[in-house]
Amino acid sequence: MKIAILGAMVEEITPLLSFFGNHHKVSYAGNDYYEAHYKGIDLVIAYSKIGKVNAALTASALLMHFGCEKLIFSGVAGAVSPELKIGDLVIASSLCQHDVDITAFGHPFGFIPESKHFIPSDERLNGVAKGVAQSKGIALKEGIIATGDQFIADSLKKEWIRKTFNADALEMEGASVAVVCDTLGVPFCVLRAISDAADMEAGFSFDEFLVSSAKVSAEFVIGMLDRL
Ligand SMILES: CCCCCCN(CO)Cc1c[nH]c2c(N)ncnc12
Repeated sequence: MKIAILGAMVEEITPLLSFFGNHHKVSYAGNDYYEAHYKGIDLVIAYSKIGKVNAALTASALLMHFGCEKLIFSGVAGAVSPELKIGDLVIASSLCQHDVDITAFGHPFGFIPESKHFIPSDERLNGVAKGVAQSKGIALKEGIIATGDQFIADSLKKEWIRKTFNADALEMEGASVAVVCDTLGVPFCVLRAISDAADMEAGFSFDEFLVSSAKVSAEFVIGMLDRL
């Protein structure tokens, strides 16, 4: 089994690279891909750089060039649901693009013709995650994650995203990875730990909690590998 673990920022994969100490770096198409092995699983770990375009390129390379058969995204996100606090884990039930707008033609926000409005994650992978959460006694919220090429630091924008997409969390890569994996028929899941509340304090909060929240997500992903 060959599994991809993808982050957007180096901080999101650093905890993984130190856990899987013995890795081999392959540079390809503008990214560095770290190959490792864990309990009979071949792993390819990478970070895409921020945003949907970068994430689409790296996710495509992981599947089409490296032949990964599953993809797990690990990283941090802004909270939209008021239940979610810093460090809380959220796994996507489905993902959408909150910055897609062709409403001029009667389409709903986030909808592109011949595509899915909300892309569903793999139920089996999400089930594995729920099993890990249960056995570790960790709260894991399953909900809609909204993706867009903007760092949201404004309660009004955040509220619009919550109202428009019924989103529980937001970030800048998940839905893009979802489109690539769904299109290529590769099971995926998107796991994020909260780093901020996507409000006017979001920038400061993100800077303060990126490393610790990225570690929460990465450690949880490692726990998932033990149950795959
Ligand atoms: C140089 C700073 C780059 C921030 C990248 C943030 N990531 C994008 O995936 C996750 C994220 C955490 N909080 C967010 C927020 N409030 N809005 C958008 N994205 C996020």
